[in-house]
Amino acid sequence: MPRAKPTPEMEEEAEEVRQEVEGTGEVEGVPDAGEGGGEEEEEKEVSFDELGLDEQLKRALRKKGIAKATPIQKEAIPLILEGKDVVAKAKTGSGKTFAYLLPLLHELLKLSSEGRIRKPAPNAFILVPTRELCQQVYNEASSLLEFCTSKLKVMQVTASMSDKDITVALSGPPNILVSTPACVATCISKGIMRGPSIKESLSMMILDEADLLLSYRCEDDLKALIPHIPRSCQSILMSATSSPDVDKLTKLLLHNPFILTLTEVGRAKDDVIPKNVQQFWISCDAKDKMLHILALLKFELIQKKVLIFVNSIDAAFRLRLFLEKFGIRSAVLNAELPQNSRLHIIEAFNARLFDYLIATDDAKTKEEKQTDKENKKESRVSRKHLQQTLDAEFGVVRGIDFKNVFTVVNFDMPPDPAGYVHRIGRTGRANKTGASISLVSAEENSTFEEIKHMLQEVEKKDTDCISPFLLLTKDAVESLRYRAQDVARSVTTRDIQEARRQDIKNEILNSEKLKSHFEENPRDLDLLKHDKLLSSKEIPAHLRDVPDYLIDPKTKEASNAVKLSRAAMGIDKPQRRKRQGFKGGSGKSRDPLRTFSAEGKSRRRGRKDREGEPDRRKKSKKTES
Ligand SMILES: Nc1ncnc2c1ncn2[C@@H]1O[C@H](COP(=O)(O)OP(=O)(O)OP(=O)(O)O)[C@@H](O)[C@H]1O
Repeated sequence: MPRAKPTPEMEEEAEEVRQEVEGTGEVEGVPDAGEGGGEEEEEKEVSFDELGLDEQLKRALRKKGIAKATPIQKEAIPLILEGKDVVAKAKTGSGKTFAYLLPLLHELLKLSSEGRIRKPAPNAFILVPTRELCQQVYNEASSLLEFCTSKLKVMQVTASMSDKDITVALSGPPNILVSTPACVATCISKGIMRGPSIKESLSMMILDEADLLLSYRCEDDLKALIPHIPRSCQSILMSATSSPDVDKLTKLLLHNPFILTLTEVGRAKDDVIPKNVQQFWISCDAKDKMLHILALLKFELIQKKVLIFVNSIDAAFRLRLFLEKFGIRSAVLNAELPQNSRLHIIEAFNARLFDYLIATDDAKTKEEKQTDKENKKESRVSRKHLQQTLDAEFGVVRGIDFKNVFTVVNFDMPPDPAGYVHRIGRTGRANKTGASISLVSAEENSTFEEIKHMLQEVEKKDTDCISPFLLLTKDAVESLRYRAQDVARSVTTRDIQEARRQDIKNEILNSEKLKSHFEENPRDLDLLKHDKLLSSKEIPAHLRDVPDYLIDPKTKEASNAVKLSRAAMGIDKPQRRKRQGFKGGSGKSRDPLRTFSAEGKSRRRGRKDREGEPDRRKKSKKTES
């Protein structure tokens, strides 16, 4: 695809995005990349022992196998321990959560040991834009506190909880509250938390994914909070991308903060996209995207696990149904699912119970729904339906710490460069290797050019940061064209709507049973199989398997190379059968989820028979030859 010359508007926008992503801030006491040694100077590794953290926290980190601080932790932790307000902007997956959790817990452990903890309300707020992040931050804080003798208590509270549950959760009250600005503002307006008590107890407030907080329309909620925040409260603001919103929040909540930006964190120049992530793109017609992703997955040309981003829930289910007809199972993460189903899908994916997760960014869905809502203002049913279907706190891209995602695929291009940064940030986390592949149609070329331009500007490179993906040959794509076109046509809008309904029904059913089950068996976390087949039809052999004669030598060679690199990285096969969290026995008798598979008896019998029979592929090859 010829590279379009950047227009003046693009130049201007790229400059804006560069400013956003790199930020421009004064930093006292932190040498910027320009001073002293050049950028090529190696980043000096710092262990947590050198950061003056409480011994119990260091022990917790050792147990997690974490010894060295990341650049953002090395710079931010001492500043926060000094009591400074800090705005930290560092790339995705760089350890921002621990960068604020560790000094926060250190301070509270110190206050607790000196008997100086004031109790009428939480001592710290950690405010995040989405429920998924609430759960993630809550888990990280709890895992650190497990190793601390002190009785510090952390709780999470989200809008999905009843007033009664929230009141119970806040009784005590917890030392640390993880929540969303909307939920905290509601607790105050309902009197569940009292302003004067907050003013007396709050010593630290953290805003994580700060730039997103305002785009979730949290500004009013944050403004409602400000009168109750004592001047003595230390405020920390974290984000991977910046935006005018972050500057607005900084002025709104912080007093004379330290600004740590990407390039000023340590000496080594920090990248917007981690260096260990290789970025590729494939130019293809919008109507051939299914064909291309089928070829990538069927010929195993990309490393599993794969996180596939699409821009709408319908597109997610269309892709899931399409892939399923070729025997490729996947799950869909979307805003319509109950919260604990979404969390279980993330946990199941992280536990490698399935390899392909199709995720929808909420932005477009939110806008679509918002437009629907505005258009159907008068109809109460639609508003109620919209409220039920779209969880306003849902976010799948930002900050979710997906484990071991090796490839992120932009099936649809993200709406803007910041969205691209956050999507790619789901791979290559904690310095692991990763890759991204973007399927770019002609209609998406301008967005793609903006993204490439932004990356070049920020990385200060004159070569493209995103390379053409050469492993997928035209022959390989054409070898699947007719099958793919037939199957794509067979996936009707009705199928998609039916699949969405069935998926929600299954998940709600599972969610209710799950909730009661896990309340009794908190440890017994059997992760839902979210990649259940949606269609009950048998997968015909000619779709499930690609006959050898169809695969050209170059594709075979490329596929073997990917398999070899997988073996070299020591990635074992996904544990499809291994149940997490079950102790002893077959686990079958104790597995409450086995009782309500959505596939019903006939399907189970069918699958059982299938499991018993010899491998059909061998049989089909024999008949073919
Ligand atoms: N010092 C460290 N050494 C190794 N791994 C770390 C370290 N600190 C954090 N991690 C791990 O790195 C992963 C990413 O951390 P985290 O989610 O805090 O990144 P982040 O910067 O918040 O990413 P995002 O911008 O997507 O929110 C987590 O799995 C975390 O456990």
